[in-house]
Amino acid sequence: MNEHAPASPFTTPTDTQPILLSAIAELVNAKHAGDDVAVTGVVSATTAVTPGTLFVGVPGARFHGASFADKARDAGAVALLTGELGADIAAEAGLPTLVVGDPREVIADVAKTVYGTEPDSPALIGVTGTDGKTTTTYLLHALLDALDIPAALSGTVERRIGDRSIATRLSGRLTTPQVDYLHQLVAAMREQGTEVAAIEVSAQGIERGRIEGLCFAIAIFTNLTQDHLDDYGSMENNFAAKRPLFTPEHARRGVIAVNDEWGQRLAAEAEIPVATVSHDPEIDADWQVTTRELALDRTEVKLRHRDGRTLTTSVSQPGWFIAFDLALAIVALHEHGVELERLDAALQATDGLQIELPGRLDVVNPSGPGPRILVDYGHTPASFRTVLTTLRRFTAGRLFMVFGADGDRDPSKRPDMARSAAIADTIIVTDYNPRFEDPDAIRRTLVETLHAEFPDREVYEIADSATGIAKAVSLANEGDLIFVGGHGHRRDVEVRGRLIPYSVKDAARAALAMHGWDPTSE
Ligand SMILES: CC(=O)N[C@H]1[C@@H](OP(=O)(O)OP(=O)(O)OC[C@H]2O[C@@H](n3ccc(=O)[nH]c3=O)[C@H](O)[C@@H]2O)O[C@H](CO)[C@@H](O)[C@@H]1O[C@H](C)C(=O)N[C@@H](C)C(=O)N[C@H](CCC(=O)O)C(=O)O
Ligand SMILES: Nc1ncnc2c1ncn2[C@@H]1O[C@H](COP(=O)(O)OP(=O)(O)OP(=O)(O)O)[C@@H](O)[C@H]1O
Repeated sequence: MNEHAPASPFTTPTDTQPILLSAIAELVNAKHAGDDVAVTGVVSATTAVTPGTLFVGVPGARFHGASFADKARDAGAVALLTGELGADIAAEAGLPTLVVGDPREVIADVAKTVYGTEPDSPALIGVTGTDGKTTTTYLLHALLDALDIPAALSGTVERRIGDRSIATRLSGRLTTPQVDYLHQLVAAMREQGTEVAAIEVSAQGIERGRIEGLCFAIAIFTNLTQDHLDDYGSMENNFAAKRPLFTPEHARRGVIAVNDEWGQRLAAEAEIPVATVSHDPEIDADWQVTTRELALDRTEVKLRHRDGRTLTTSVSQPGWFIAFDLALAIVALHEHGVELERLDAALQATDGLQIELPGRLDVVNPSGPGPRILVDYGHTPASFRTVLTTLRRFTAGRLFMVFGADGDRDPSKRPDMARSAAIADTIIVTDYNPRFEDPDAIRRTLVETLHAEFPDREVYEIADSATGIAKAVSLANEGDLIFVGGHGHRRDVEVRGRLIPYSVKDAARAALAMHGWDPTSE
């Protein structure tokens, strides 16, 4: 599977000052062999190479990056930075080379120097947490738009600067990109006039050095629930991976949701000033948030500061949690210096925040006819629970859940995913992204949990997701809701190392059409 993509010009700054290899050698204490060329960029993936870049060859789990030095050279790289082994591997490429002990350790410093990334240019708002990173970055971006502040965004779905965008699946695939790419992106944002950028910061990204050299103006924490236990071993380790974002090295101020014990701990342990936000009146916080789920396209949110100031608005999406994420976004911009009155005026001008979240509680057929189908990228037990509980309130009819579980990812969360799915009346278990696992075995865990613990639920096992959706549509009536958990915005599924095109929204539209409900959306 090729995870890399052609360099995208708008994410590459054009105004970087050329810097000599000898200056970089001095900066990182490297051995220098070959010509003293000038470089204008630094990247660790061949597909991001543009003419004039310094290619960094790092050893990875699958490849040694240095083995692609010739490819990088052909794409315009003018020099190589690597370790001793990398230099041997890349000898034939004939590039001027800097050799250091561990190239991963110096890459952030080099990127920062070459791209000239500085705090507040643009101001970065980083969002971390198990659920809600993507949602909160989109809410921030929409708020910035409403305020007429030039904005950018980077996360699981896309990298966006102004009105130009590249899908994340075409730009390294990572929610939080490699550190060289992130510095490059931030420099491109600066060059294109971005004032504030909303950046998803995954715990894996923090742990693997992808935010090194960057200091966020504001760091937001949404929540911590079970996910990636295969990676971390324990919630404690997952928490520990997120905590460094809330230190002076990486952020100046924090905005922390204290709804769960992890947020409360983080607020107590953070080494930067923080504003706390709570959805639970029993929990002490700087900002109390109350939400009212009015309709599938309107949720109200009221913020009250402990000093008595308030702001009331709404968002054009279902779910208290999205309204709560909006509260986090509002508090973050306020902490960044935007007056509450200005935020209030902008939100009033648009009658609340009007937003479309790609693949997040995305209604396929908002005006019908037929059962409404909603797709959502959430794939944790907690996100299933929150979303289904909300959807239950919006149907007098039956609630259907179509879902599967990831292969090669945290098998321990599967029984809990099934338990959350059991909030629905009818559950259809399908395949999701089996990767290298046996999909039958994944489904079996889900179905067995449902049969054992929820014997009165109607449960179907249908391997193919599109067929599972069609089954739900065949059983559903006008007034029922069908929730498809997992795929969201994704355009493919991963099976045995291959990416197979699949759009869950297209599958839902086809299923509706097949059963005589003509979808009217998009
Ligand atoms: C554990 C981890 O983070 N691994 C990432 C890491 O892999 P790696 O260091 O082993 O690299 P490798 O694939 O062996 O390649 C070695 C080097 O050769 C380079 N290369 C490779 C092939 C080529 O054709 N050209 C080329 O230049 C690569 O860019 C790399 O520099 O660098 C790769 C290139 O950037 C990533 O694709 C890979 O992400 C893996 C696949 C991944 O899934 N990571 C997950 C754990 C992750 O980080 N997820 C979080 C999100 C979680 C969430 O929000 O739920 C994220 O931020 O995305
Ligand atoms: N504050 C919140 N609390 C609980 N659930 C939330 C919250 N915000 C969003 N969600 C729900 O969690 C799921 C995932 O949301 P989102 O994609 O924004 O999270 P994420 O952190 O970006 O996840 P990922 O890293 O997997 O992309 C969705 O179902 C979303 O509606």
